[in-house]
Amino acid sequence: MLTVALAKGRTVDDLLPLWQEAQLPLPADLDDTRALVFEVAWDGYSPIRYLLAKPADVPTYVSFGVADLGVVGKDVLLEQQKELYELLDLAVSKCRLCVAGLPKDFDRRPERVATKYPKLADAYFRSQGQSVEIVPLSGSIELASVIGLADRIYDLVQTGSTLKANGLVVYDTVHDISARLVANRSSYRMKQREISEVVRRLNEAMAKREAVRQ
Ligand SMILES: Nc1ncnc2c1ncn2[C@@H]1O[C@H](COP(=O)(O)OP(=O)(O)OP(=O)(O)O)[C@@H](O)[C@H]1O
Ligand SMILES: O=P(O)(O)OC[C@H]1O[C@H](OP(=O)(O)OP(=O)(O)O)[C@H](O)[C@@H]1O
Repeated sequence: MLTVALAKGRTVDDLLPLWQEAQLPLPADLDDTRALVFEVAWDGYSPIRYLLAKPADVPTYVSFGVADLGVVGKDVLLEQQKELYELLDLAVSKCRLCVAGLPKDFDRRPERVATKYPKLADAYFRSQGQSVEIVPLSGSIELASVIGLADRIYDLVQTGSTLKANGLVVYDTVHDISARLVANRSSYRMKQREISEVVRRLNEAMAKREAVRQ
């Protein structure tokens, strides 16, 4: 059995079309039930068991080895720094980790930074030689800036429409983000046949997408 932990929500929604194009087996009802574990047969290979987990928990399932593979955003991987192999950049769920704030605060020395990524935010401001107080929040980070809880936010930006709707602007772009395929280190050796087939098929599907784009 090959166990794959998928980050629920946006990541799995963006991933499924690519997974289908790669002709990797999927259950019919993955996105329309409340179930969290799905098993499917895979012709010529071990069956696949999919786990739907909270994004921030995917690296934990994979690093403990209860999942052999995981699909999760690079933002989560950078923040957690778990001992995993990153096998592929899947080029879906693309966005950027940015520092943002109100236009009027741009020239002020930063004091308080609201974020879902306290370690990354701390590392960024240290690298700028700035000592700030990090305010950890779990979502709707833009609110902290609008309401004056923080004079900077460190958060994901894709279209920029959430920033715009709240009167905020990007001050700096720190990391490009996308969903990644990760593997448990010992699974990578023990389940090499299945894992290299998953990687091969995903690479082929991504190459086809790239060819269509050009
Ligand atoms: N606006 C966006 N555009 C593209 N990708 C995004 C965007 N926001 C987040 N992502 C990516 O998708 C992943 C999951 O985002 P999502 O918003 O579903 O998770 P979440 O809010 O952390 O979930 P939860 O609060 O349920 O744990 C993020 O880790 C990031 O890699
Ligand atoms: O630039 P945009 O296209 O507007 O996307 C950016 C928004 O998307 C994410 O939030 P999400 O919708 O996941 O909600 P959350 O803040 O509750 O995590 C992110 O945290 C931003 O708020």
